Amino acid sequence: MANLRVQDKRRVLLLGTPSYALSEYEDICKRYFVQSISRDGFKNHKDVTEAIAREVSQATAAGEQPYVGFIWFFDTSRLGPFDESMLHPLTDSGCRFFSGGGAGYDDIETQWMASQGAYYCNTPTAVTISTANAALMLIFAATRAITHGDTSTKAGKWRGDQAVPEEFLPIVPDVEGLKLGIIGLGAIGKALSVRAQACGMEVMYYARNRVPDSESTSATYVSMDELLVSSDVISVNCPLTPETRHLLGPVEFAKMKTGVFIVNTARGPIIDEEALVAALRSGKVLRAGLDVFEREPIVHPGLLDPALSRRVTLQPHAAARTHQSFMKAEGQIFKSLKEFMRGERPEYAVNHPKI
Ligand SMILES: O=CC(=O)O
Repeated sequence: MANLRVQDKRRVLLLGTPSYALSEYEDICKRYFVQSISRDGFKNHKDVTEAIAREVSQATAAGEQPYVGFIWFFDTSRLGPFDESMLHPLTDSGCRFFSGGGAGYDDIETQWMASQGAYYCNTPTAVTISTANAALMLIFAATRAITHGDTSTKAGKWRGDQAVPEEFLPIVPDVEGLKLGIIGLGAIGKALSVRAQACGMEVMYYARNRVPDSESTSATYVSMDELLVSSDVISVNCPLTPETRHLLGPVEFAKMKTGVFIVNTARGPIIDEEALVAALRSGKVLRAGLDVFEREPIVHPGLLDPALSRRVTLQPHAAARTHQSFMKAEGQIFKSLKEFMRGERPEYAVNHPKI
């Protein structure tokens, strides 16, 4: 590596610093001038937007070279959307590389970035195992009424009073032999399919594009209608796109078996939350395990209503928050940055900038 003077090094702006891929980070810091904005106390989009505007205007006033890359690592759903209103000071001054941790990029304006000549790189395989494991965990949580038992035990009520049906701990189904319908058989859906089959579940899937049988992990391809009608458990594992927004709404819930279990580790808006709450109230859906919500971090009040809350297990969009996923994601971000700096199209670029 040539021994560049600090002022000649290309500049990269980070939101926070990495915690896991530290040797890769050290290498990045040797190659480029790396500036980090502390994200301590940042709550939302406005905090990030203001910090970027401040940083870019200070750098410009000091006559420094513009930042060519911006990396934010994690918390896309909390701090995003990562959009034009937040990022334009960077693209206006020459930034052409963006990357954040995570597989989904529905709340990132990748097309706008491309129109500015900038790449967006996700971390496509970093969260596969953690998210599939979280989906499996929520399948167990929903089928085995984990929240119900946990609530009763902590309240000193043990299994509850048999005379109060909504409080009495139900006898639950074992997953062995249950039919699992997976919506979306990408990497996460496939990893879930393998795990669920190991637990004795019969797995079917629906996906917009049928997966070749050699790659379908022995999951049976069915139509969406057949999946809705036949599944005992439905797990959402597809990306959020205009086509998948409210993919499960009142019409779809009506087609499901009475007593179905619903799990979502993909994106909240794929399920019409109002319709899910109504289906829980009517008993159509017996229990649900949700890691994602329609208006994060706001949770639909119906899910918190004591009449329903024992029947739902809720997680704060935490499926990918494992040491291993963070390590892999940081490594993939730095790999993309280096490819971009070499003038290559990064392997994990999801858009096609005009260059
Ligand atoms: O939500 C997490 C991801 O998109 O990877």
